[in-house]
Amino acid sequence: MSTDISSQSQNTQPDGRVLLVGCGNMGFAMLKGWIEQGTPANRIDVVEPNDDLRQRAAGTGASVHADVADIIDGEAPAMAIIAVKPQMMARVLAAYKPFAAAGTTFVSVAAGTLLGTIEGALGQGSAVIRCMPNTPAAVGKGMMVCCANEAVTDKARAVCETLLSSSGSVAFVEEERLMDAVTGVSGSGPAYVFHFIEAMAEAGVKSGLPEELSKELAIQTVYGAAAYARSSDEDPGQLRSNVTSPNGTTAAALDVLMGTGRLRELVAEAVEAAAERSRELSRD
Ligand SMILES: NC(=O)c1ccc[n+]([C@@H]2O[C@H](COP(=O)([O-])OP(=O)(O)OC[C@H]3O[C@@H](n4cnc5c(N)ncnc54)[C@H](OP(=O)(O)O)[C@@H]3O)[C@@H](O)[C@H]2O)c1
Ligand code: PRO
Repeated sequence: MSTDISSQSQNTQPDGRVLLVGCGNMGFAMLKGWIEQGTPANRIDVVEPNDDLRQRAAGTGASVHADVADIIDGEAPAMAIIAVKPQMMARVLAAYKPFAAAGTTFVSVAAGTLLGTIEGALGQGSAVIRCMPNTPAAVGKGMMVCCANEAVTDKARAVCETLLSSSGSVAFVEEERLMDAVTGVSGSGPAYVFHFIEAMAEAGVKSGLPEELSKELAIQTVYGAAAYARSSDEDPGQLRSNVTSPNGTTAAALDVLMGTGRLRELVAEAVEAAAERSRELSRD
């Protein structure tokens, strides 16, 4: 399988402007990541109809617009990132066809919307990259997995990688069908981890800890464990084993979490449910 993972910025900047269409939860997380990691705000345009969200985007220094009509007659951007709901994609893409014809590379983050569907809406031969990001992009710690169609040039792919790498790690997959499982693991994944943090914090309160302290312990433990797993040469199973003294406290807890049909099966079921929903969206 051709899967290329990189967390390094290449020295490849867009030749023109960058356009972000939709600046809600995911769009804003990416925008924040780009700007905080050094992409000049004066090279970014944002189209977002919601007044409050548009003002929030304006706070980053990017140029903001309420409607495509404000920009469509201007210079075509080098790259347009589309971050609207999957159900909005057909209508939104139709409005950006002139940019596709002028050579803009489109990057869609919509779950389940296929490369072929996007290319069909923009015009055959349009350059399209599907990307599944996640919201830790807001702090430069996202996981951005991409899949490009044949019209995407090597240069555009490199530019996309440079831009996205300011939001976190970037991987490219060649087989589009993998995007469903990617969505189940890293796209939706932050929600599972946030839920785990909630559950840990609530459990701490039940065991007698003050609420604020319990929340801090849960967050710092997940943060520290992830940072340690990221930097360690040992795999997560070994790191778990290193915490687990024979007949100790961790073993008592893991007997609960790892007993028959517990966390591992539950997580597999959750990831598959997300992947299946992604497949369903691609058939809508
Ligand atoms: N949230 C995540 O963690 C995540 C992760 C990976 C991928 N995604 C994908 O990212 C996309 C956006 O998700 P989200 O959670 O960010 O949704 P969201 O918070 O609802 O953001 C979408 C934004 O797009 C705006 N919009 C609607 N029509 C538009 C138009 N014609 N031009 C420009 N903007 C328009 C919406 O405004 P209104 O609300 O006024 O309609 C909204 O503010 C989805 O396709 C999703 O699958 C999300
Ligand atoms: N958020 C989007 C959803 O829930 C896509 C991945 C994360 O559909």
